[in-house]
Amino acid sequence: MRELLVVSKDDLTDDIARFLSENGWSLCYARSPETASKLADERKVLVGVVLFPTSRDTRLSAQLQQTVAELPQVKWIAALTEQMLSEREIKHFVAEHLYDFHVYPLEGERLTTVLGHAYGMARLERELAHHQEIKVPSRFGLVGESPQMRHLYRMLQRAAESDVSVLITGPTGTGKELAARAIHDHSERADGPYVAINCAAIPPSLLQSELFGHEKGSFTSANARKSGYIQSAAGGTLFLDEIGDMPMESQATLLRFLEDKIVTPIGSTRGKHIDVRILASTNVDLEGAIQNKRFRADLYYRLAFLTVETPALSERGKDIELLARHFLDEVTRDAGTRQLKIGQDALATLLSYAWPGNVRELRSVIFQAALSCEGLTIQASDLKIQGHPRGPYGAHGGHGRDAPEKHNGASAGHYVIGTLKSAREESEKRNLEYALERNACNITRTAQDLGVSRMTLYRLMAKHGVERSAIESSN
Ligand SMILES: Nc1ncnc2c1ncn2[C@@H]1O[C@H](COP(=O)(O)OP(=O)(O)OP(=O)(O)O)[C@@H](O)[C@H]1O
Repeated sequence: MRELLVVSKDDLTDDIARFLSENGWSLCYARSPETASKLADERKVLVGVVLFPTSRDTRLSAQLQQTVAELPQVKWIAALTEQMLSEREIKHFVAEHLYDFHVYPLEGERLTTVLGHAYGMARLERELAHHQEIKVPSRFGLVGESPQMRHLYRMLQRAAESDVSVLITGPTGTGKELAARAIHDHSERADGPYVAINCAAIPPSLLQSELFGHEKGSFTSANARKSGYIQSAAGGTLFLDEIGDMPMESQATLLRFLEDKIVTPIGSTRGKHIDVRILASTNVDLEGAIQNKRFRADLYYRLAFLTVETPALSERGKDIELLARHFLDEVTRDAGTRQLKIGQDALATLLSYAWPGNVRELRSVIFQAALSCEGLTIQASDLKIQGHPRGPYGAHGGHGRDAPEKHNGASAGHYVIGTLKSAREESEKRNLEYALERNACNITRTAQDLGVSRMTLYRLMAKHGVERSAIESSN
C-alpha cells in the first residue's frame, strides 16, 4: 500500500475513499499543519492531497496553503474550484508548491492517475538522491579530490600509520577537527577512546585540573577526586583543539607529560603512567606566538613531530562544487527538504567567492539556501554571501575582498520601515535562540515550544543564521 496524506477539513466521500483504497492507497487524514507534519515524518509520506473548501473560506484556505508549503518533501495534488484558479495568489501557490491540481468535482479515475504519477516521480527522486549521495566521494570522512586534498589524505595516512604527536594547522573551518578524528579512526588506537577538548573554551584557571585531574580538597571547589581528560583518553587519542590558547602554566605541565607520559593530578604526589596519543590543532600562527612569548617553543617541537595542514577552501577549486552537493545531501536528509539542484549561476557564485569562513561557511550557506529556496533549483540570489568575491588577483588578494555590501537602494522612507522590520527580526531571532536554549537544542521540543512545525523552525534557524552547535557550545 502507498501512503496518501489527505489534508482537509472534511473526509473524502465514501466512494472516492473506497476507490483510492482499491487502487492501493492507504489514507491518513490531517486537520492541522502539526498533524500533517507529524504524519509525513512518521510514515515517510511521498504524496499528499489537499482539499480546498468549495465555498470561500480565506482562513482555512491560508492554513491549507501553509501546510503544503511547510512540507515541500511531499508531492502535493490540490483539489480546488474553478473560481479559486482565477485568483492570482492561488495561481502562484499552484505553480510553486503543487505537483498537479484537480478541479472539483473529484473523480476517482483522474485522481488515481495523477497520484500514481506523483508517486512515481517522488520515488525516482528519492532513488536519485540516494545515488547522488554515493556519487560524492569521501576519503577519511572528508570530501574533496583537489591536489591539495590528495596531499592532505597522504599526510593523514602517514599520521595514522605512526603513533607520534601531530599538529594540525590551517585556517578556521577547514576541517582540522575532522582530520584529527580521521587520524584516530585509521590508527591502531581506533578501538580506544577519542577525547576532544577545546582549549579556548575551558577557563584557563580550570584547564590544568580538567586535563590532569585533581584530588579531593586540592583547591576550594574540589569537592571530590576527579580524573582528567588525559586519563579518560587512556589507550586512545586526546585531541587538543585551539592549543594556541593554552595558558603558559598548562603548557609546562603538558610538556612534562609528553616527555614522561606520567600524569600527576593536582594535589597528589603520586604520578601514573598513561598511554595516550596527543593530536593538537591551531588556526593561529604558533611560530608568531612563540616569538611573542605566548607559546613555548619546546612544546611546539614536541607536538609537531608531524604537521598536517588543512588547505583554505578557496585553494580547492572544483572541490567547492563537490562539497556544496555533499552539504545539499546532508540538509535533504536531515531537514527533509526536497531534492534540490544547484543552478549554474549559483555555482559560478560559489566558485568565485573567497570563503573567509572556509568549509564551515560553505556548509552554512548551502543549508540556508536549501531551506529558503522556493523552487527546485538553488539560484545565486538564494546564496547569502556578499562582499567577498575573489577578484582578479586570486583567492584572498585583489579589490574584491572588501567590496561594500550590495546597495539596496533604500530611500529615507524605506529606512524607517527597515528599522522597524529589523527590530522585529531581531526579537524573532532572540526568541528563537532562547527557545533553543530552553529546550537544550532539541528540535521537536523547540518547535512545539514556539508553536511552529519543525520545518518552519529549520527555516527560521537558517534565516537568522542560528546554529544548534553554537548554542550548545555557549552553554
Ligand atoms: N573536507 C570536508 N568534507 C566534508 N565536510 C567538511 C570538510 N571539511 C570541513 N567540513 C565540515 O566543515 C565544518 C567545520 O569543520 P571543522 O570543525 O573540522 O573545522 P576546523 O578547522 O576544526 O575549525 P576551527 O578552526 O574553527 O576549529 C564541519 O561541519 C565539518 O564537518
